[in-house]
Amino acid sequence: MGSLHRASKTLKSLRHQLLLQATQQFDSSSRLSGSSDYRLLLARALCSHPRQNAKEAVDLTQYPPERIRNFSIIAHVDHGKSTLADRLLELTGTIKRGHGQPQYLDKLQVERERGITVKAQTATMFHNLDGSNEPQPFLLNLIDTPGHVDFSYEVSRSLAACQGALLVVDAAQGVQAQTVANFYLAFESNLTIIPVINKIDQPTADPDRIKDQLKSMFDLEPSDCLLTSAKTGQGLEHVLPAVIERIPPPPGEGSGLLRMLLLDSYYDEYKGVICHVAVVDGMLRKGDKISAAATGQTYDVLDVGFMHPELTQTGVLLTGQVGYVVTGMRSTKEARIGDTLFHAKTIVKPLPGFKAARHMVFSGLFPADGSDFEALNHAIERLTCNDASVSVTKESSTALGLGFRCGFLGLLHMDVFHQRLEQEYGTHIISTVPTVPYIFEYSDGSKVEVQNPAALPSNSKQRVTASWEPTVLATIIIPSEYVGPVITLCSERRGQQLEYSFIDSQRAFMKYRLPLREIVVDFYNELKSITSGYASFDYEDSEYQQADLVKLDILLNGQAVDAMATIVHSLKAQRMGRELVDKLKKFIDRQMFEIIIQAAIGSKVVARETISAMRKNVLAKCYGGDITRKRKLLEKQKEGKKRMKRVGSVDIPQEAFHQLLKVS
Ligand SMILES: Nc1nc2c(ncn2[C@@H]2O[C@H](COP(=O)(O)OP(=O)(O)OP(=O)(O)O)[C@@H](O)[C@H]2O)c(=O)[nH]1
Repeated sequence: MGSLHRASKTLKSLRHQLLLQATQQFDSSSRLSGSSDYRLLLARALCSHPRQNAKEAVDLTQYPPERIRNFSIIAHVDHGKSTLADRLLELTGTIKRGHGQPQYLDKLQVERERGITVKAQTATMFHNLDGSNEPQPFLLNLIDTPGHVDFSYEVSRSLAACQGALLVVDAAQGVQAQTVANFYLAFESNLTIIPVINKIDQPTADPDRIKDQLKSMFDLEPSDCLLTSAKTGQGLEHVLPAVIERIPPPPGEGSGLLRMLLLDSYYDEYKGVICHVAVVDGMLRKGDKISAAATGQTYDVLDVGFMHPELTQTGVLLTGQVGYVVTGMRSTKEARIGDTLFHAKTIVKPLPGFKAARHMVFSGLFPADGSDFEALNHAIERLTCNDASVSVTKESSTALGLGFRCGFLGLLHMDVFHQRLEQEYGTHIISTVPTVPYIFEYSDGSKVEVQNPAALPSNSKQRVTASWEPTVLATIIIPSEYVGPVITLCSERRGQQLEYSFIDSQRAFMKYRLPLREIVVDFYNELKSITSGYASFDYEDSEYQQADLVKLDILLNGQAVDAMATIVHSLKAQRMGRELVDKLKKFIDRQMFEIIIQAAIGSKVVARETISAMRKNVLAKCYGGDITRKRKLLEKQKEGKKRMKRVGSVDIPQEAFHQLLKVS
């Protein structure tokens, strides 16, 4: 008895010492000045988390649904979701990182460079309520989601695995357009919403005003709002208790037949296809045989586990748990997002799944050097394994050779895809002007969706009987003094005002129907510039509307360049033709003959420029005998030629194609 008592005393003093050390370590590694409760919790996490006590396997069978909470963090872009997620992971000892480190859950290089979240990430943590003497902590699955409108598909997918959401709102900026969009996504999914007013450390923070906004716009009670600073740590100690107390445990039948929702998938060099799943009913074990409802394929479960936050094997996943499964799937194309996975040879009702992602913009991707087609093919195949929301079909262009027509969720998505192709696979690409999917009706009554302007015959006016363009429902929130310029911008972009009200005395809320074509290029930048950066903007896809659309061709010395064709509203054709021709004149070098650049609708030329001829001899200044110098210059010229695309006899530099992307 005595020795037991001594051992327990030694343990206690060791624990106390660790706690002290951890507090000191934490104080010196960070300059957080948050509340002492938060610091104590953090220090405790540093020395008492299961991960510190050797990396013993976690027994998930100890976590029935009532000890599980699945929640998401949703917010307008930059309101602090990823920072808050990181702080919660630190607080629970799931990760050990100091202040100022790159955000843990933003893993992609583009995410870190651009400071945005592109992919939703899941992390599991363990936490017990303070003062609770329960033997097991709660298992909390946190899903960090992207804030940008292009990735709202990721948000709705993540919400399907959750019963609650932290709605994070910046204490100075207040409710913004994506706050509204994300609130409704969560509300329509019947989630418990916990409002979190973040960044209260800012000098301009005004939490009371934000509480009023949340009450008037979403009927969220001021007393339910948590006040936090993910930067200083203030108020963070209240977040997880609120998650545990307010969010209900996942429903589902523990003893029922297995049903899992396939949330996401990606390709891993070593493990192959890794599927993220939420177990809705039943239990999954390593070695089980499972089938996929959509494809009817059956697989062996080779590995099962959860994200803690790295993949951690558990051999089992139970009802309500979120984790990963490795099967023999060879390609992520077999893993249909939203599909139901179940035990082979059982009969279950498939889960509702998700609405398919809609591609908002299409563009052609071509290798900058035609001989790199195979390399680009390989890179696109690999990248789409990890980003199934891009659609890809092969395309051939007279100007650019063999390439691909890709569909994206928006312009940022397209940009990120390009950047990842270059950064992760070292490819150099030429991308054609983005277009939206139009619908054309021909005189024989047939209707086709046109994703590539080149596919529309140039004399289409004779054959096309009607055309439709996609529209969006846009939400715009701005300080009241900018209402006038924003209304002007929206009407220039052929917008139709649907709603106009005030959130409070300082901010106006507007809803517009806008043609998608009018917002894909440069709308957001212009909106930001006329509102000194204060506007926030979000949109959701809406129906098609009839529009008078024409194909605008670009001709070089009389020859149409298929990769430069665009479809535009007839009212804008002339202006756009002029802009394109001017841009090209700037970026095409003078060559040994005259170049005539024209923009034309059918046979009618709407803009024209000429680049006069010039004889260019790179060796002209190189008289004399230095052969190595001559060779160097010729090599350099050859390199330059590689970066050119020849259309007929005209060489077009890559830059000219890039510049055309910026014409609206
Ligand atoms: N002052 C202050 N800054 C904060 C706080 N929380 C986050 N930030 C900063 O706000 C910026 C945006 O934070 P993120 O966590 O990346 O925001 P996000 O909502 O995840 O952004 P997206 O992933 O792009 O949607 C970063 O510079 C953070 O350091 C806070 O509580 N106070």
